[in-house]
Amino acid sequence: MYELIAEGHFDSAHFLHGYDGKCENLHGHRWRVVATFGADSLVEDGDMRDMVVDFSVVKGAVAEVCDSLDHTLLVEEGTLAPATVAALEAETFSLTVLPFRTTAENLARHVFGELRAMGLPVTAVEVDETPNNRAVCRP
Ligand SMILES: Nc1nc2c(c(=O)[nH]1)N=C([C@H](O)[C@H](O)COP(=O)(O)OP(=O)(O)OP(=O)(O)O)CN2
Ligand SMILES: [Zn+2]
Repeated sequence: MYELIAEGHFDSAHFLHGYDGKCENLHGHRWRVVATFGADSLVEDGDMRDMVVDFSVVKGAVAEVCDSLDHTLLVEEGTLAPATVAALEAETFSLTVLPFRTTAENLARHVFGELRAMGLPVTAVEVDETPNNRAVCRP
């Protein structure tokens, strides 16, 4: 078994709707994303001979998913009043509305799904909310 590991990050804001504590308030994180890609064997010929996949491909894919979330307000769908969303957008703030609560667990699952949808052999995605708080999603 071979594994490649690619890392990225995004700096965004969020809040946990219905959370009993300070995380219900708007706050920010620098989320760190570490994605693992696996294969039982290496490519046999061509320009990717003896690779799982080119590092530049997995690095670029992780960066693409992180960039889609970077410097936006991550909002769980339905947790802000439509008038609030409209007001924020009128101020030209970028919102990313997601169909899930924006926990590290769900963000890890989201990134995993995006990488798999790109056809990459992703086996795990780790999302760190802080240097001490980490969630890992595996299929
Ligand atoms: N299992 C999970 N628990 C929590 C999540 C999560 O995604 N998964 N998220 C949060 C909040 O987003 C919060 O920002 C994290 O807060 P906290 O654990 O308090 O982290 P801090 O680094 O801010 O802690 P300090 O000790 O205050 O520095 C909560 N839980
Ligand atoms: Zn948080």
